[in-house]
Amino acid sequence: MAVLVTGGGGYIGSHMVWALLDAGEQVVVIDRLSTGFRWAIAPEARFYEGDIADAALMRQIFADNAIDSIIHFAGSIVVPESVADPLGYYENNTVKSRSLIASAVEAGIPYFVFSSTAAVYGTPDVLEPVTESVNLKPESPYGSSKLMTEIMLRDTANAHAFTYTALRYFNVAGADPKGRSGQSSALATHLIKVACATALGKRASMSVFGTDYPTPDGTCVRDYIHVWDLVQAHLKALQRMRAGGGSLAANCGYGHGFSVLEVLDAVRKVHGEDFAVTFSERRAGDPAMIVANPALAKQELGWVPQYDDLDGIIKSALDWEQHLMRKNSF
Ligand SMILES: NC(=O)c1ccc[n+]([C@@H]2O[C@H](COP(=O)([O-])OP(=O)(O)OC[C@H]3O[C@@H](n4cnc5c(N)ncnc54)[C@H](O)[C@@H]3O)[C@@H](O)[C@H]2O)c1
Ligand SMILES: O=c1ccn([C@@H]2O[C@H](COP(=O)(O)OP(=O)(O)O[C@H]3O[C@H](CO)[C@@H](O)[C@H](O)[C@H]3O)[C@@H](O)[C@H]2O)c(=O)[nH]1
Repeated sequence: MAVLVTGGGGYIGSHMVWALLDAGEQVVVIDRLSTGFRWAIAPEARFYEGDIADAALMRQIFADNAIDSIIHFAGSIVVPESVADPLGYYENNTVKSRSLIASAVEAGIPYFVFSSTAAVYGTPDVLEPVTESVNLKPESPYGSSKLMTEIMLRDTANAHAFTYTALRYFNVAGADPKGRSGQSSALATHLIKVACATALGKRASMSVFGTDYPTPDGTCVRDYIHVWDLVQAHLKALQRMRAGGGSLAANCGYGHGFSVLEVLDAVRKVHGEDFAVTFSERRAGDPAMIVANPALAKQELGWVPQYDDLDGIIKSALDWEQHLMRKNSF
């Protein structure tokens, strides 16, 4: 059977495609290439360029390929952009996910893995790492758009022969340990990507968004997870569902928080040189602090992270950024 990866030309999806191929799976990709790249998709995967909401194209993909699982990465991902354009985010993340889920149900696809996010939690009421059972109260349209998709999946699984795993990713960073992919979008706004680009001189400077948060040093705290550990959790989720495991929502993070200033210090240390940073106002939609409790993913999926090391994550992100510079890309 083949696995359909939506958004397989994007940052995380392109790693997923490599991990699936490494595991001996047949892989089909659909991507409209809005933020992803054709070159980022492993040549062994069968590629369809198009939109996940194109029901006719989805029917064709299911007719052409013996697909038993969908891993759904396609979507819009920038928290402050979602604050400025909420309806665009509800359209691409919620409405189009609904269309994809309907296509999956129509074709009788039994297994579905969904890219959910720590943003479904907002700022938790408790300081300790969040478990999946805490209140879900997203602080951005992005987080709400993803939570609505989780709800659609839950209700669909109650009504149909359909099992899903929603993985709530914390902050994904780093690159494939074999150097085959990495975060490649020039427009990426993620802290580690932006800091590496600044350290390497691709950007003149960068800003720290907000220094007055109720955190130890006043900057936001996040749980940074290596992309390769993350895609391994998806493989485990597929194995579990194929073996009869039920639907699940599980955190994917390591359980340690780092502030923006701590991340920047780590980038300076790993890179070996200082770089210019300015301080500016808070960015819209940012929760102060969010850290995962990953116990459920470890227990239910048998997930064993291998790359839980901030310096190592930054080193792999820097190496990929240098690779892009050598390619004369961004
Ligand atoms: N990067 C993170 O830290 C992070 C954290 C939590 C959750 N996520 C989720 O993981 C998923 C992947 O994120 P990413 O960082 O790889 O983003 P990305 O922008 O690199 O990848 C998204 C891919 O989806 C494609 N796409 C978008 N809308 C589409 C549509 N309607 N039809 C077909 N293709 C479409 C884009 O062209 C791109 O290739 C997203 O759903 C995101 O919300 C990411
Ligand atoms: O140039 C920058 C970029 C980011 N930040 C800060 O760094 C932190 C992390 O920001 P970023 O890397 O943009 O990630 P998040 O906004 O936390 O969101 C990411 O992580 C979420 C899960 O936690 C995902 O759902 C989102 O898709 C993904 O973009 C935030 O406090 C930002 O304000 C800066 O100070 N300067």
